Amino acid sequence: MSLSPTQSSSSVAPLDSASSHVPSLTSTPPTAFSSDNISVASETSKIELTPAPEVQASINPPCEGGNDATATGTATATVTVAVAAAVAVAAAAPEPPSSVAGRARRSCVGTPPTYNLGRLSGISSHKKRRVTGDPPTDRKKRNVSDASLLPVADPYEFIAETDQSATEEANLVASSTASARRQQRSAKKPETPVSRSRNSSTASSPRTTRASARLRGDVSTPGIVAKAVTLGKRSRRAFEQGLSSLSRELRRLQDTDEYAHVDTQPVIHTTWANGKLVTPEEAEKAPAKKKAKTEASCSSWSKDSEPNGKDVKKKDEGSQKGEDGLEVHTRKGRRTKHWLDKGLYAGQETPSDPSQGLTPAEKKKMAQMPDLKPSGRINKALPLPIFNGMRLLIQGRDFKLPFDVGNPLPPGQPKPEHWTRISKNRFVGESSLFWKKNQHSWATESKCVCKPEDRCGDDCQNRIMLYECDDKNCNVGKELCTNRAFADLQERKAAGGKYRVGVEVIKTSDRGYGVRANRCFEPNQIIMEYTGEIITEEECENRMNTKYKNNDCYYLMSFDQNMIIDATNGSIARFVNHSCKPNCKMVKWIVGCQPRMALFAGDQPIMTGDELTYDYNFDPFSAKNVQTCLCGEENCRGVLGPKPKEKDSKAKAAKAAKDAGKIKGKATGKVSGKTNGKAKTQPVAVKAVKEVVKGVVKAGKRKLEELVGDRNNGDDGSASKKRKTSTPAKTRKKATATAAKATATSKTSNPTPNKTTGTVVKRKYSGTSAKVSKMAAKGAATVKRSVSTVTVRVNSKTAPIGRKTTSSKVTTVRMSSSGRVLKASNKKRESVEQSTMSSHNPAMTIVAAASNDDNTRPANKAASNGTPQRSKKTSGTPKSSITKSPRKALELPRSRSRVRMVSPEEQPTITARVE
Ligand SMILES: C[S@@+](CC[C@H](N)C(=O)[O-])C[C@H]1O[C@@H](n2cnc3c(N)ncnc32)[C@H](O)[C@@H]1O
Repeated sequence: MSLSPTQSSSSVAPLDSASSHVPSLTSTPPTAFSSDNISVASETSKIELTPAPEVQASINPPCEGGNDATATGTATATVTVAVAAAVAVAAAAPEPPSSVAGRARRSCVGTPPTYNLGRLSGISSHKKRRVTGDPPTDRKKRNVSDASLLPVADPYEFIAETDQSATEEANLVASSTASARRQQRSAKKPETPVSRSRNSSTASSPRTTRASARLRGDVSTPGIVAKAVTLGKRSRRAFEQGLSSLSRELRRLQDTDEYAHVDTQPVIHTTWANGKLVTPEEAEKAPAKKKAKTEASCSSWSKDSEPNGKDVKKKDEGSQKGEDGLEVHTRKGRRTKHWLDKGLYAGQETPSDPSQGLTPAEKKKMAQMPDLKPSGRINKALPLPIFNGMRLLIQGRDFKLPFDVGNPLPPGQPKPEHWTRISKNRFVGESSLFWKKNQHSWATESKCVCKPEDRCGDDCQNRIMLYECDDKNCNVGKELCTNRAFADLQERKAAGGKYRVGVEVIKTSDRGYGVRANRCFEPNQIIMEYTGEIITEEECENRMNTKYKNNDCYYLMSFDQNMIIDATNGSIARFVNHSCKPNCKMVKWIVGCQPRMALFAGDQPIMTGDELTYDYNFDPFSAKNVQTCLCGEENCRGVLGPKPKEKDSKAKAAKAAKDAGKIKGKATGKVSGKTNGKAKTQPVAVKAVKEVVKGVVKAGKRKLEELVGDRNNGDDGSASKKRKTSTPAKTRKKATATAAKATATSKTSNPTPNKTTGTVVKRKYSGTSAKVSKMAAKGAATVKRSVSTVTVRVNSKTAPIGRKTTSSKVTTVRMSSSGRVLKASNKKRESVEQSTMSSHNPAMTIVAAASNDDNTRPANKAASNGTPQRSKKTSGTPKSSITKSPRKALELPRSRSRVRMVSPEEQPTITARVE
């Protein structure tokens, strides 16, 4: 019977599925198999494949079936292995001659031959060798080159093996074969014409018995088996070390030279440069001309890079020390550019003549650039890229450094939740109506009189008044005008790119989110706008009592017209944290007749990576709202609010106020001038609240008198003391001087000229301020505003000393606390510079939190019990204790009072809270 590959694959289909059980040519045949289906299937195949009818003949009774149960255990395994071996050999062997004994299927006649299946599969020898104590390693070796796997000249020779010693074994096999055969019959495999003819030829051909090739030692081997044998010989050691443990890939490599450690080619160590393979021979073959050019350029650079202009061409061979102490490595006349080794610009000196190599036009242009004029200073900063930098500068083009100096945060940063960005102020609710109705002073045009050469610098009228220049109010033009911060910001944002925008939100370790710069900012440069929803005070209170009741952080900032910017959904500026030594400031400007708030760099430049902060000037009206400051600065006040020292003074003030309150009828109680709300931070017994309130009111009245010009602040030591509360020394000094010169009356329409400077700083108060002033003047403690903050700021910029004055139109508006215009007047004044300190002054209030402190607010009790919240309030006089957790502090219930973070501006801030 011949076995073509087709036939093999079809008839041995089940065997294929059990390929893992089929020993490979190089692996050890299994010694034990369970009689699972796969094995049974293997038997079935074997029956088909086995061309010896004698096998079946020996089965007793072969056709009628026998005891199926006998086809188990070792016998089954033996059959399986034998079949596998037969398949392997058959597959590798050439077509057998037609004379090979074969017979038709189901033919059960004839003398049963005996097969030493154990031998055929190599198992019998295992058994024997094991018995004799052969080491297992030998077994592996034998198995690889086992004769049972060796191809034979006639693959069917082995079936004629008549080894009597295997008779019993064969009988067992036969019984199992019978069982398998029955299975095969049930499978009813259709007989192909080829197999039919083979079967018939087999049946008719005489049976031959030939000695096994294994026994004969005939190993003349073609085909795959020969290859395997060759491999085995060559890599015997590897096989012995454990072939089965090798990965398939390694096994595939076994016939390669590399695997066998056979070097057929010399190994050449290669060098790659600029993406090309460089061999030593090629390097030597470099054209002489190019070499000379390279050397020339090197030497010219060497000359440039030598501070004294020394030519380092002489230092050509060997390793020498440069003047900077750096090792200068030389190789065959080449000077290694050691800045390549030591960093991008290491070793590079500023060229002695920067214009060298420039075209005449470029030189001319360069001469016009003041920044490029030789300063004589040694540039120790990072120089521009070699060659290119100068040209790019002249062309006015940006250049890109080859590395990322911006150092933006890597992706995957924690993102703030519950925040929608709003890049433009949005009116919500009634705020829009109020806004339109209550046109304030900023609606009045301001006009600067700068000349182009002034470029709207520090003396620009608009700048001083915190009005942004535009085409309507400035003649200088946008090319030269430097007072167009918001327009610049707009352009920057429109151009896009995170480096232009320059800020990114970070997660701080202890203060929630924050903002850091990912670019540098010049001093006073605009950074970003503070935008959000503009809401009325009523809406704000409503939100705080409902939506934001359980919030840890508030993003509410007093804006204008007694309105509030709620940046809960707003710009990134809402994430900027407080610092007692801030690098930024929040300033309100009038842009196109509308107030807008923005974060500006402070007086120092801001570097990439710096966290942006401004001074909240947080003024907690209740101890429960006092938050511990974690800014970590040396001068940290410890709380987001006034310094504890100041609080002490406030305590004194409160005490004095108390005393003053006790002395009835005495209007000049010894109340410190620092009445800007700090008295409220002192604990006051409930019983004494009334007196304290009176004292505070009187103090407030006194303060207001000072402010409106009834007293000369400049002469009064207490005035500067007041400003000390929130103003750095430098600004304070200026402001004090300015304030001394600035005399205003409660009716701000009557500015008093200052003889020293010829300038009157005109202060206007917001509606609340005006009302407070009025009330306080009456000595009333019945101001209906729940919280009234009188904020008067004197900006050094707004009141420059000795500055030339121009005629200007002054609009004075007095407004009620609800925003109604009480009185408005327009006056033109000559030779008096007016600085409007009304609603568009940079003062601001961030409504940060609120709490209901019944102890300190007896008047609020009714309100907390459900009465309207715009009822009277006593001044908050909270406990001086500091709540340890700022966030917990904010979690406390609140209803009436508010914590206000007052303007971060470094300007005198006087905040009085009047009931
Ligand atoms: C306007 S938010 C600033 C952004 C806030 N960090 C966040 O995560 O959204 C103000 C709140 O930030 C926290 N905060 C800001 N600066 C702080 C500081 N220096 N120390 C402690 N907490 C600070 C306080 O909880 C404050 O109420």
